[in-house]
Amino acid sequence: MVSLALDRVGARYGRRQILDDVSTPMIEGGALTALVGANAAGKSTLFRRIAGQLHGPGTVRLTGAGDDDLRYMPQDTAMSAALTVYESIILALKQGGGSWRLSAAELAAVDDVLRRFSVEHLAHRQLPELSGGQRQAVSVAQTLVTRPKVVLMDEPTSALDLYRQYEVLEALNRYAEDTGAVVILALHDLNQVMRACTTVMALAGGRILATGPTLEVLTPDLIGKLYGIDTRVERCSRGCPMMIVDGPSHTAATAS
Ligand SMILES: Nc1ncnc2c1ncn2[C@@H]1O[C@H](COP(=O)(O)OP(=O)(O)OP(=O)(O)O)[C@@H](O)[C@H]1O
Repeated sequence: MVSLALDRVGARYGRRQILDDVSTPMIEGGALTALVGANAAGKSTLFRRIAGQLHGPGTVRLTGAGDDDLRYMPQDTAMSAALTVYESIILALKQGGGSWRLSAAELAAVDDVLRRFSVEHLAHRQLPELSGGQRQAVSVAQTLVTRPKVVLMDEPTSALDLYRQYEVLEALNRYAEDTGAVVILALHDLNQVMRACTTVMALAGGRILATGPTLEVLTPDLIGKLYGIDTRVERCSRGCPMMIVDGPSHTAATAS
C-alpha cells in the first residue's frame, strides 16, 4: 500500500514564507483525499513542494512509491500543441523516455485511460479545438496514463458540468481503489469533497488546521474559520451529506 506523510514542510517564494511547518499523519492510498483552504492559502504551493518543484525545509515521506511514481496536475494546463488527444496521451505516457515503440501493455493503458475518463470520442480531436471542460478531462487522462502511485490534482473539476464532475470524481475514486494510489485533490466545492473524499486536509495560515475523516473535519465551525461562511450539513434525498451555505459569518480567519 502506498502512503504519504509530511513532516514540518515549509516553502517560500523569495522572502515570502507561504508554508510553515506543514505536518500530516500518514495519508493512505486507495481513496481520495481533499486539500481545502481559502484562495491563496497555499494549496498549489504545497503540491509544488510535494512534487519537488519547490524546495524547502521538512520531509515528504513516500512509502511504497518513488519520486518517479508521482504526477502533479496543475490548475492551468497548456493545450496549445498541434496534437490530437490520442497523441497527447501517448506523449504523456512516454515522457519518462524509453523506447519510442508502443508495447501492447502501453496501448492498453492509453485505451484504459480514454475509457475511464470518457474521452474516447475525443481521441482524434486536436487539443486547441477542445472546450474548457473537455481539456480538463483530457488533462486528467494524461496525468493518469502512467498509472502513478501518487497523484496531486489542482481543482480537477473546476471546468466540468454537474454530470461530468460526478463522473470524473467517481472515476478518480475507482482509480484510487484499483491502484492503491494516494490521490490528493485541491477542491473548492465542499459538496464534492463530502461526496467523494474519505479524508480532508484543511490548510490556513501556512499550516494544516485540521486533517482526518471528511465528516469529522468539515464541521461548520472549521468552515467558518477557513472561509468566513456560516454553513450547516443536511442530507440529500439519497442520503448523501450536503453543505448548505447560510451566508457570511463574522469570524473569518482566512490566510492572507
Ligand atoms: N510563483 C510565485 N511567486 C510568488 N508568489 C507566488 C507564486 N505562486 C503563488 N504565490 C503566492 O503564494 C500564495 C499561495 O498561492 P497558491 O497558489 O499556493 O494558493 P492556493 O491555495 O492554491 O490558491 P487558489 O485557491 O486561489 O488557487 C499566494 O499569496 C500567491 O500570491
